Amino acid sequence: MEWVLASQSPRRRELLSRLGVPFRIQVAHTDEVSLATLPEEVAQDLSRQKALAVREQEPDALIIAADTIVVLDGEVLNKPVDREENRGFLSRLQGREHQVMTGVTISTPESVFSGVEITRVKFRELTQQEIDWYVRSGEGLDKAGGYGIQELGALLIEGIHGDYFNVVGLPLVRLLMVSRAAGVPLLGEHV
Ligand SMILES: Cc1cn([C@H]2C[C@H](O)[C@@H](COP(=O)(O)OP(=O)(O)OP(=O)(O)O)O2)c(=O)[nH]c1=O
Repeated sequence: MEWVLASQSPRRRELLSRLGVPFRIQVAHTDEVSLATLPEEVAQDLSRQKALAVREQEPDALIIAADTIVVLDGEVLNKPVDREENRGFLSRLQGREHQVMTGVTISTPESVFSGVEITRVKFRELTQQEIDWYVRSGEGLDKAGGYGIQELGALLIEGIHGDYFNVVGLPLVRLLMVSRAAGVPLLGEHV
């Protein structure tokens, strides 16, 4: 059984590869705009949109899509548009706890299933110099909330509660659960 990963994210590609699941990549454009109100619904909705966009091209494929958002006090922080916004995000995140939510969707020829995973991430208190150093690295610009836990961003974080892989962009256990619910278990096991 071959899967289609509807993502251009190198992190997602790498995490899925680690499971030994055979897949290819196909991406279709979406606006990444959701009308949902709750952040956890937004994350699921956006992952669903990504999956459905690829489903239009390949209705018979088994498709995996995901969307990661950072939520601070109920407000969604997307990818920063520039370094200034990245600096602003980090100033707000420092010394505090926020939530990282990744919605995952699996589309099969019969139906579409979604789920969401939430991880709490606590930033340590950062000096202005530390924030400037991180922003200068440019690492946070293509990432939700403006940081990446898996690279230099590791140095900004005090601790996490929940699934680490969720923060990186693909909650592996949640994905397994959704694949089972969809009747196409990721590990090929019989359910
Ligand atoms: C918080 C955080 C986010 N991220 C990344 C995961 C996602 O790739 C990105 C959020 O943007 P997404 O819109 O979820 O994904 P994407 O645009 O990178 O890829 P695609 O839509 O093609 O699947 O932020 C990290 O890599 N590390 C982190 O610590």
